Amino acid sequence: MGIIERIKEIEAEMARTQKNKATEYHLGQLKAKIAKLRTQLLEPPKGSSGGGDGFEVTKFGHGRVALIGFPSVGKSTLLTMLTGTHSEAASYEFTTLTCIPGIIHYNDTKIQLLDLPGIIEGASEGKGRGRQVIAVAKSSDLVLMVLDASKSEGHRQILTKELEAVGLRLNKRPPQIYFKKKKTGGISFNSTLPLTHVDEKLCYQILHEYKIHNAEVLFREDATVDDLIDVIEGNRKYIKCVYVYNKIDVIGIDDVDKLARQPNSVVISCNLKLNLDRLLSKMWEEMGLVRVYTKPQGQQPDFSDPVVLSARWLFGGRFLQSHS
Ligand SMILES: Nc1nc2c(ncn2[C@@H]2O[C@H](COP(=O)(O)OP(=O)(O)OP(=O)(O)O)[C@@H](O)[C@H]2O)c(=O)[nH]1
Ligand SMILES: [K+]
Ligand SMILES: [Mg+2]
Repeated sequence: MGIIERIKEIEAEMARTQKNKATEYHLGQLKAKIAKLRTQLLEPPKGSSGGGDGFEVTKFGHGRVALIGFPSVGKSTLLTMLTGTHSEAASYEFTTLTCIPGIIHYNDTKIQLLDLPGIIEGASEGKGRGRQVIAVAKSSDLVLMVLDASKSEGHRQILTKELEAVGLRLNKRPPQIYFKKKKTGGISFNSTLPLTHVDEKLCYQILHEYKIHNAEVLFREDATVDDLIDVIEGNRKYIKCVYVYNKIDVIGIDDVDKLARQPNSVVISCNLKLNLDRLLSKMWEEMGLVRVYTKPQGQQPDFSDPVVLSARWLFGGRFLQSHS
């Protein structure tokens, strides 16, 4: 049986299993099994060198943003509007077949914007170009999830699930769980607060599934089993995501208003050039870029040529420490 079939089988078993106190250990174990299989799925096939058919595009500028979405939601139209690089747009699905980079000039910085083929449900399992597209998303500093405002709200959930299946975590911070494998000493399990989702037994069972028998685990928040698995897997990528609802020209004002109120969302119309400024400023804000103007001693600062830094890094301490 292939990996995908095994995942499907376990998912079916999970769906059949009632959720209660008695089944929670078994369900936790099944979740860990799926996580392990999904990690296997991401490894390059045996005998291949690992690269080759991906969308290798050299990083450029101060940050990288990937356009992720179903076919024909307007990703290429948006790239053309924001960057001036032309990317073929048309009314049929899968117009774009590869990765097309463009550059956004904003606030004296250069941001690399990547147009990508549309992805569909099952992308994480290799449907279409899903896996290559997702690999590019993983290499980005920000994901713009482009959605068709006139289509089902369910699309956002489906895409999020596809991205989660390959270890992307959107708009989340890493779980506050300290985890360290050891050579000896068994498992030490502690928490700094009462836990409502995971107890010692469940934690042991998950670690057992990973054949980990010596480790230190310290919960610093009331985390879930999924969080624990994420920490053990250690390969998760935490990325910011802005939800971009395009084509608001074809829906009513009440619906536009509803979408605009969703968290982390921007509503736009490429056709009417509506709200693209707002999208750019939101993008900039979420990327956390900061301009620093250097000032040679005794001279005026050069406002035309800033050094651009990520605020996360800047305020992470190093800059402040070394300059205070
Ligand atoms: N009404 C409306 N149509 C739009 C808008 N933006 C793009 N479109 C149309 O939507 C269709 C698909 O646009 P594309 O830019 O090719 O979409 P895509 O997401 O790149 O599609 P794939 O590359 O096939 O995944 C085209 O016919 C566009 O003209 C918009 O704001 N409003
Ligand atoms: K299209
Ligand atoms: Mg396209």
